[in-house]
Amino acid sequence: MSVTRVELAGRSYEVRVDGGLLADVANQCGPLLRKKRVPVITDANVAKHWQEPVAKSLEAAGHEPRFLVLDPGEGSKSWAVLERVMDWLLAEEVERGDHILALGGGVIGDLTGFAAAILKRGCGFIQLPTTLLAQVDSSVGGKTAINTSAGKNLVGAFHQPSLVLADLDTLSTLPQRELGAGYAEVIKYGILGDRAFFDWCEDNGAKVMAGDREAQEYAVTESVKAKARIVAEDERETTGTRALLNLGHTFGHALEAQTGFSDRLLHGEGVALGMVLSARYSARKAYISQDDAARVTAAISSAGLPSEIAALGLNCSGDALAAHMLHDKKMDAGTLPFILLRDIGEAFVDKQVELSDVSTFLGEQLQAH
Ligand SMILES: NC(=O)c1ccc[n+]([C@@H]2O[C@H](COP(=O)([O-])OP(=O)(O)OC[C@H]3O[C@@H](n4cnc5c(N)ncnc54)[C@H](O)[C@@H]3O)[C@@H](O)[C@H]2O)c1
Ligand SMILES: O=C(O)C(=O)C[C@@H](O)[C@H](O)[C@H](O)COP(=O)(O)O
Ligand SMILES: [Zn+2]
Repeated sequence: MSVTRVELAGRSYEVRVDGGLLADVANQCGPLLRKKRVPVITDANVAKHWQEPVAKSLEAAGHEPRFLVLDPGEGSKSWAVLERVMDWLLAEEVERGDHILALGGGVIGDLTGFAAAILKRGCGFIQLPTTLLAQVDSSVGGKTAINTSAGKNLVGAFHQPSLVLADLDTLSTLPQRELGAGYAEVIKYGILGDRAFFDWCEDNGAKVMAGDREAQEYAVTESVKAKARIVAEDERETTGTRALLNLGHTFGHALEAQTGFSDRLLHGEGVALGMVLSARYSARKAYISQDDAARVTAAISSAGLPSEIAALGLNCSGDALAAHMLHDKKMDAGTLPFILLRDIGEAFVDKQVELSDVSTFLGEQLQAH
């Protein structure tokens, strides 16, 4: 088992990565589960495979697990589903000192985390991430949110979990396309801040995608370490360090909005395309070479991820995509900082980017190839 601590004054917590953690969940959570009743929020796909081991472990320890099973997909990060979750938690008489278990991918984690942040002004929660994306990224760091008609993650809170249990066994039931979406956030850590890890991804990405346990464990552990380091340094994205984790997301969130937050483009796929666009835009500004931009593109497309927005068939203009970006949470007094590359393994926040130039660039990319 690897154990990484997210060091935050008074609110530090562990991220444990191993097999068999869900079947041992009661023991892993220990005194964090202080009552007989344990609320668990999950989705129907996850429940099919992973409700039983969680229920068995909790029941064996004398608990009474209560499951709320939601519809799978990004659509559940909504006001309507949040209302349903809040009403259910209140009916279950969850108290401030209790912990809600979030069993699922980033959608369940973001939604449950936000519900925990606002229930009775804040109760505890534990992340049980079951997708590669959730294990390497969304379960760690305390960003919680829902989407609104204006855009992605626009209503939310910073609210840290008390514990994260990343059970590698869950990756065995994950559809290949979802594994790819998670891999985008893995390679992100290499591109934004760790050239050696990017090189490792180039050599081992195929193994991660093929289900090789050792490669997956390494990818998850290294990603968690990288994220824990950044979050400990800049929990609330105020100094610029945490903003680097947003590499590819300004473009990616605009693409997700344009495709209606649907299965047409998964979050990780949007991030993959966004990282290609960030690399190409960095090359356009002569921060990196065209060869380096091509290398980033190749590393992403060789994992089976989309790398050309022209292939999405969006039928929209660069201006339309750029318009979504005005809602980006990094927006500061009319300026939108972009996460660009100085090198592979060295991202930085560029506050000098003209949105009109990005719009022209996107127009070209929509036509290219
Ligand atoms: N809070 C953060 O820091 C952060 C970071 C990255 C992404 N996110 C958010 O995470 C969300 C994406 O998360 P995701 O990619 O995990 O998507 P997801 O939660 O929708 O899960 C992907 C799909 O896989 C299914 N699934 C989950 N685990 C499974 C398993 N073990 N076996 C079989 N099927 C399984 C789900 O039902 C769903 O259909 C986005 O909303 C994104 O904005 C948040
Ligand atoms: O943890 C972070 O910080 C990130 O930016 C991680 C991202 O992968 C994640 O998608 C996050 O939810 C995006 O944050 P947002 O502030 O742009 O909504
Ligand atoms: Zn992301």
